[in-house]
Amino acid sequence: MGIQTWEVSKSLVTELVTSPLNLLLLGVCVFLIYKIFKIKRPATDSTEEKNDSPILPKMKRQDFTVEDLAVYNGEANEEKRILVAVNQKVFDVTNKGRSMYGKGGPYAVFAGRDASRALATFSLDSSALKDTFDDLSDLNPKQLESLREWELQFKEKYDLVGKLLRPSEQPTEYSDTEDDQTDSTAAAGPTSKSGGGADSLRLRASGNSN
Ligand code: HEM
Repeated sequence: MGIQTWEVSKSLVTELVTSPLNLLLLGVCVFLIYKIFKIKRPATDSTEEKNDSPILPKMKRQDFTVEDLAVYNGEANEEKRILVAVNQKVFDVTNKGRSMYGKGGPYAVFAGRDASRALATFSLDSSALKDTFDDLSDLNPKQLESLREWELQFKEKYDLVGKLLRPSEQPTEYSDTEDDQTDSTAAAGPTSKSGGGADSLRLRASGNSN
C-alpha cells in the first residue's frame, strides 16, 4: 500500500515535470497562489503602498457599453472604482474585491472588462479579453454553464450595478428608488435559458443550474 502510493506519486510528479503544458499550468497556479497569499498579508513595510482605499458608496444603477466599463478599471476614474462584467451583468467589486482585481492583484486583468470568456474558458490569456463587445456565441454548453456559475458567485458577493450593453442596445432607465437587484437589471445574457429577465435569474438562483 505504502509502496503503491509512492509509485503513484512518483509517476504523477514525472508526468507533471515532463510535459511542457503541465509545467506551464503548474507555473500559472504557483504564480496565482503567490499573488493571492501576498495580497492577504497586510502592508507593514513603509515602502509598500499604503491602503488608502475608502469604502465606496453603492453606485447608481446604470447600464454600460464596453467603452463605459473600461473607465472603471480602478485607475481611470477619480473614485478608483472597479467594475467587472460577467455574463452581461456588471458588478461593483471595489469594496470586497480590490485586493484581487485592483492594481497588482491576481485578477487585475478583469478590472473594467468583460471577464465572461476568460471565466467560461478558465483562461487568463489576453485572447480571452476582447476590446469590443463579445457575444460569446461560440462558447460550448459546458463553458456557458461554468459562466452561469461564476455569475451566481458574483451575484452573491458583489453589488449588481447594471448590464453590459450590446452595440446599439439602449440603456435601461432605472428609477432612483429601485433597489431590488433581481428586477430590471437582469440582462438577457447568452446563458439565459428563457430569454433572460428577472424570472430566469431567480430560477437559476434557486438551484436550477444543472
Ligand atoms: C490554477 C490556478 C489557480 C489557483 C490556485 C487559483 C486560486 C484562487 C483562490 C485561492 C481564490 C480565492 C481568493 C480569495 O478569495 O482571497 C481565487 C479567486 C478567483 N479566481 Fe482563481 N485560481 C486559479 C486560476 C484561476 C483562473 C485561470 C481564473 C480565471 C480564468 C481564476 C479566476 C478567479 C476569480 C475571478 C477569483 C475571484 C472571485 C471573486 O471575486 O470572489 N482563477 N482563485
